[in-house]
Amino acid sequence: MIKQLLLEFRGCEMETKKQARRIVSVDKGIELLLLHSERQPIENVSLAESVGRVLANDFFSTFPLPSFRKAAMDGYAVTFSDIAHATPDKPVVMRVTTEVKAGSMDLPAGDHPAVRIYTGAPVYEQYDTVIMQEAVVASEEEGIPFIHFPFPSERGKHVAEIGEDILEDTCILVKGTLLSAKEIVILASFGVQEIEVYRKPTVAVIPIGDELQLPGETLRPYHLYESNGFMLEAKLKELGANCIRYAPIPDEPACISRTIQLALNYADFIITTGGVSVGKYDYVLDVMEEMSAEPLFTKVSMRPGAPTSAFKVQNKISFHLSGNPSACFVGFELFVKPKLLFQLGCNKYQNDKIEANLDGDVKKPSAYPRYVRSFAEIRKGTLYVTPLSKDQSGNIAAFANANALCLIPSGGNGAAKGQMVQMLWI
Ligand SMILES: Nc1nc2c(c(=O)[nH]1)N[C@H]1C(S)=C(S)[C@@H](COP(=O)(O)OP(=O)(O)OC[C@H]3O[C@@H](n4cnc5c(N)ncnc54)[C@H](O)[C@@H]3O)O[C@H]1N2
Ligand code: MOO
Repeated sequence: MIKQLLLEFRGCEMETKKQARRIVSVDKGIELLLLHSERQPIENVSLAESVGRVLANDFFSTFPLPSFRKAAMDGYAVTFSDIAHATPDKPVVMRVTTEVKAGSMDLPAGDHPAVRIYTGAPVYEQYDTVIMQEAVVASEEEGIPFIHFPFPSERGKHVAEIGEDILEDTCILVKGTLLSAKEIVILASFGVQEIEVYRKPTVAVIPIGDELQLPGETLRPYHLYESNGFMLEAKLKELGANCIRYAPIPDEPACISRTIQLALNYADFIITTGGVSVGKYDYVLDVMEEMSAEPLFTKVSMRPGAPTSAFKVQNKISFHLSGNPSACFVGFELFVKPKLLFQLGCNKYQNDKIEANLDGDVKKPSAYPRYVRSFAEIRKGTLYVTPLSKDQSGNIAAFANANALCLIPSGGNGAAKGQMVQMLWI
């Protein structure tokens, strides 16, 4: 009997401790995380492998582009002064016996007042203008080709000058740029083979819960398939990190502690999901305390995901996201993502909050600001955001059509259709 009471008391004590949590606003939480984050080391990767990576140094053009004067159209290269007086009644007629194509190295010997030229071909020094082939008339006299220029055109027309696109030694891509096809085409144009980028961090994802099973297993009664770990792995990979996702581990402090320690040995930071609330079997905060981890925050004034926590442990950050899928998602989006993007070296790592017109009522009052999975679209120039029904924290359905989180302010009775709210794309 006494033993039983003692056990119950111990349980209460644990819950009381967990309830005395370090609460922060979303902004304060992000600020604390960034304060404890560093950029990744730098490594070299081949240009072909650089997509999705973040540039670690400013990129300066190593030569001008174009690097030679070149034709922008298929036609004829001429000297403008030769055709300046041309009219349809008195066209300038020239003998054209030579052609220059892209990759041609030089002009054959001889007198060439005009040459046949093709797009991308060098416009040699003696010429300054290209006339499109559609604007001339070709004729032949005794087997010799002549071209009639009936219009004067403009000096320099259809000639791309050296450096007209990019001058030499110009900063074109700044450090911290996320490399996609449009940046890679620039680097490739300068013959770049390898580029310095920030190394991908490795993140460990540890789902916690006795009730969780892996795909492929037959679902036991009252169990469910582990889904948060897969979602987190997908998010991490989308953003450019490596991920080691663990199979779900049970609600046992020793196992949680062992797994976190194992992951801390190699991961740049870790994420657990589940077991972080105030219930008897939510051991994560106790384990972190036992590991002498420094809490950055252990509660956030938001819904879902109020129990979202973060620690500094062994000089690394550990995130502890709620088990409820939407709470886990919101915790990732609001906290893990900015920290990860900062660590990855991105210039832009904060989530953009934008104003949108709420296109549906959110009746639920909340003590904390609420991030509701929503669908946003522009209609007739106005951005509307529609909260998706069934947005309970544990529900999955709202993920199907969500492309935004809309932010319903705390207090009152939620928010009404037509009200302006903040939202972020997801
Ligand atoms: N007395 C109180 N109870 C709860 C509070 C509170 O303030 N006082 N907060 C509630 C809130 S809010 C949330 S959110 C949850 C968070 O609990 P945990 O983060 O400890 O998560 P669990 O209890 O482990 O799981 C919650 C729910 O999610 C399912 N789950 C867990 N992990 C996964 C996973 N990897 N994949 C899919 N689903 C998962 C789990 O089975 C539970 O159904 O606490 C409230 N309670
Ligand atoms: O914060 Mo909980 O995540 O509302 O369900």
